[in-house]
Amino acid sequence: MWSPSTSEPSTVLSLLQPLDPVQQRHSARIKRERRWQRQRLALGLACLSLLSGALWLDAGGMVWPILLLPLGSAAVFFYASFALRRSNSEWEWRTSVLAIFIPPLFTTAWAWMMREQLPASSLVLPFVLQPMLLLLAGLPLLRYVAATLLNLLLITAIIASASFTFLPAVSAVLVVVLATVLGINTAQHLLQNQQRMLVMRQRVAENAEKMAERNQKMRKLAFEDPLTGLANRLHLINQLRQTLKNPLSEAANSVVFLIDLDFFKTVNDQYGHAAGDALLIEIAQRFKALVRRGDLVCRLGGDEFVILVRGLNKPAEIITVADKILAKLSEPVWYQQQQLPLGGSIGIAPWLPDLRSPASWLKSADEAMYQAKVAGRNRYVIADFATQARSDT
Ligand SMILES: Nc1nc2c(ncn2[C@@H]2O[C@H](COP(=O)(O)OP(=O)(O)OP(=O)(O)O)[C@@H](O)[C@H]2O)c(=O)[nH]1
Repeated sequence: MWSPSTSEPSTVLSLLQPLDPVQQRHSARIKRERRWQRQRLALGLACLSLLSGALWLDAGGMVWPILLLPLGSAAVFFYASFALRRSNSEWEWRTSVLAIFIPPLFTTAWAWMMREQLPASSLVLPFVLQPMLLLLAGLPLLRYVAATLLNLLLITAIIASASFTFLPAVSAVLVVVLATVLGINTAQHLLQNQQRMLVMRQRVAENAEKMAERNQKMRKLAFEDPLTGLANRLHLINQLRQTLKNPLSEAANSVVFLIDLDFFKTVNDQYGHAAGDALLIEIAQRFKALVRRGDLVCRLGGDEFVILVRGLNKPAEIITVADKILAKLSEPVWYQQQQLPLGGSIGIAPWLPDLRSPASWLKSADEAMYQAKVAGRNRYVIADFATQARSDT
């Protein structure tokens, strides 16, 4: 009959927000990591281009020495940047060892092939740029220094024994083997990362679904009476507040009917609490069947109900609704083959221009209901306009 509107008090809404600081921190960290990875990739590619360009100028037309160094460096860079992302210490150790030993091998092969026309600038390039790539890929500083020193030693050795022909052949074979291993490893990593991403996306979707369900449940708890399923006091106050804010024409034809069951305590005392509950549920069903779309049936608590009816322009219409409510209360209620006593007193409070708050509106309905009790119960009393205005001050 009712649904939680967008007009809940902000305090309640803030309770219902899916706030999960751990999740927020996690996604911020992932974003930061991705940004950093993109930057490293861009810098790495820039260094590679620089290296390739410089080698092209230096190599004097020889194609495969030109390709060997940048391609090898690229393989190391990509491999190291993927593998070092893993926190697994075994992986980090393996990656670091490969990252330290492979660049010197590339450099060695390259330096030997270029030994005839090796200018000083060519030595500086692999010496500086290649380890720099590793640093960008995430290699710790100490290992970067180790890689650099190894490079330096090997280049010096190559220059010193430029006539030693066995070294480039061994280097070339090793480079091919290692590049293959690296390629396979990188592909494995890419695949694993992709699978991890898929699993993570699935988990995020599941969490979002659970969160929506939890929100829905919390909304129900916050705005629904658990016994009857009717709107509760909080929701009614919300609606009354909205009504008071509405344009004059909409607010002016809204009327509060406050119904308090007569001698309900005796139902509990004579037939038991379960019988009392059954009667409350039955009354809730009857009231729900009575109202139109846009009206609101609510259980204030205990044996008190409120029906907020819209579109009642004339006193005669108010009386018609009150009679209908009394008629519903006069229908017999059966519980385990026993008829339960039932009746109710109704206080009616139509909207007034002086009304300032939901509380004062309910108060005048409550006063009128009390008058109906005093006058003999099972009847209605319409709040006296003067009293109603006074109660609002
Ligand atoms: N079964 C049941 N009883 C409830 C529930 N909530 C409140 N009550 C009982 O409802 C009764 C309300 O009694 P009152 O409204 O004070 O008194 P009454 O007997 O209706 O008398 P009048 O209102 O003066 O006609 C109390 O005995 C409460 O214990 C509920 O959820 N289930």
